[in-house]
Amino acid sequence: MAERRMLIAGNWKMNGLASQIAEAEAVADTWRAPKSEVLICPPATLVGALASALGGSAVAVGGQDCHAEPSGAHTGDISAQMLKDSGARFCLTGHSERRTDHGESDADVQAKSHAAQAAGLIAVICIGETLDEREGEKTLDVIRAQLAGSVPDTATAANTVIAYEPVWAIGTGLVPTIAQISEAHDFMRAELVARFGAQANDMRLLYGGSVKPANAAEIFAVENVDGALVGGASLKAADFNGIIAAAEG
Ligand SMILES: O=C(CO)COP(=O)(O)O
Repeated sequence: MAERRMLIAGNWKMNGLASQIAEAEAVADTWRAPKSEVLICPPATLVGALASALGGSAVAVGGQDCHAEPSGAHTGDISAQMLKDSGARFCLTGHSERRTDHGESDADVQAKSHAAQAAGLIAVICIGETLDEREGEKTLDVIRAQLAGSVPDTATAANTVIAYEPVWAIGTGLVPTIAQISEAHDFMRAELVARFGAQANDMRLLYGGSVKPANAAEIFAVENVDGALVGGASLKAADFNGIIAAAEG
């Protein structure tokens, strides 16, 4: 079986002023040499400061979004190269809040993911169905289409992570059953292996949506779950540490 290093990623979303850096430092102080990889994606305003504060620690820093172009006349946007230059190693792409708030299509997400890879970042490509799609039994169709449309041909196990985040589970306290998570992750693995071959067995598949210290261990026990993308519970070191502890076993 493939050996995939667990990745526990925090997405701070549009939260965090400079004072929030102390929470990330408290995470880094707790985990000096974890088995898992630990990542925090702060708002763009904190990427540089966080990368400096966490330099030499086991906690990596990532962006939450990037533009598809490396530079140019795009006021207010940030390129993958800029994130890399600020000390980021990862970049989220296609988060459902970007798809909803900014109308990002699968094609947009694919272009951004490619830009992240080209800049030397690991793209964490987010997909997931809405409640309507889940109730309409369209979940696997949505996953198939989003993987096909959002993941660039350049994806490898080294430059790409997939995050499955059912939209209805984000920030709601609702979590799919273990059977539902397992079905989605097994399906993603099969789709990726069909497209990319055996190397896709090494690609990490994260679950995201209301992950907490109390439910993390049973989610991490699912065979094709290789970590978590955590929103609310990543803002407090005590909560995020509890989730990392569940992965460390
Ligand atoms: O959207 C998420 C992470 O990207 C999940 O958010 P919550 O953990 O707050 O549900």
